[in-house]
Amino acid sequence: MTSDTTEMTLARTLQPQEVASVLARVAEVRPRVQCLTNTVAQNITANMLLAFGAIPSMAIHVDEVAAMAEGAGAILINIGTINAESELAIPKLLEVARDRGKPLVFDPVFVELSPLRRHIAGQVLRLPDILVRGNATEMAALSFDLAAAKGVTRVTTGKVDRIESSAVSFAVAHGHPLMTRVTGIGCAAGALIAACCAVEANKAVAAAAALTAYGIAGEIAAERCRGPGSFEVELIDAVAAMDAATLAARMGTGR
Ligand SMILES: Nc1ncnc2c1ncn2[C@@H]1O[C@H](COP(=O)(O)OP(=O)(O)O)[C@@H](O)[C@H]1O
Ligand SMILES: Cc1ncsc1CCOP(=O)(O)O
Ligand SMILES: [Mg+2]
Repeated sequence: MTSDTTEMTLARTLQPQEVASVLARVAEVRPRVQCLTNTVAQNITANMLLAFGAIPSMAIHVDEVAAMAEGAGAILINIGTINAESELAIPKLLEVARDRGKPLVFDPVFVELSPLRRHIAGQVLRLPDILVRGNATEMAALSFDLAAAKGVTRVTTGKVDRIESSAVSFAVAHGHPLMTRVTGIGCAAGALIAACCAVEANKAVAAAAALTAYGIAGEIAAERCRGPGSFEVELIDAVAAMDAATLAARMGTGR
């Protein structure tokens, strides 16, 4: 038996009502997610948060990110288009996350490609109890840092999303290959996870709920679209329309 098979055997899948419960709390609380994200994904990230029932704030100025993060329900740091100013803003966000106990989601975009990104990822991973969401290449590049990080929740997205904390692991087998054909869809996933972390203390449960809803929305969008362009629009619509009945119907049958 390979280690991958072992992981799959042990990983749990959330029940539809568990996902619906997290989504209902997002709808009720309408958490604001302070997103320091990349210039490519800002728009889709903000729209996906709105569709999800959360509130985006996309502040990036080094002298105001801390103030913007203070009242937020969760913080997202995404290094996709890191520049000299956003590099300085990151420690300010880490400080707020630490001092106020705010959930922090880190997306190490393209960390495998540059020493600067590796360095920043190392700094972020020094903060305990963060959630890291990346694709398989990014998570593999960070495997040593992740192994050393305290209390980290690891979320590796792909055909099957794998969510691992020290206590629990989940697998989410929803989604559609078209989700890889539109830029920013992974980045927006991190924001939805952050919104769920604002209302669900168990970060692994929060991530599994967000990715289950997102993956099912992707399946619905793929049925309705004509290609990648209309897929993006349909995905936002399907996220906005997600409800308990859709979750129950789609999670019952699987893929
Ligand atoms: N082959 C696939 N089939 C179904 N869903 C996928 C596939 N690849 C990625 N996804 C979904 O697309 C979203 C973004 O994941 P991913 O493509 O890994 O991120 P990134 O865009 O950062 O590389 C996730 O919700 C994931 O479940
Ligand atoms: C193309 C690109 N280049 C720098 S950030 C970015 C967006 C990456 O978005 P995603 O990882 O969600 O596809
Ligand atoms: Mg990405």
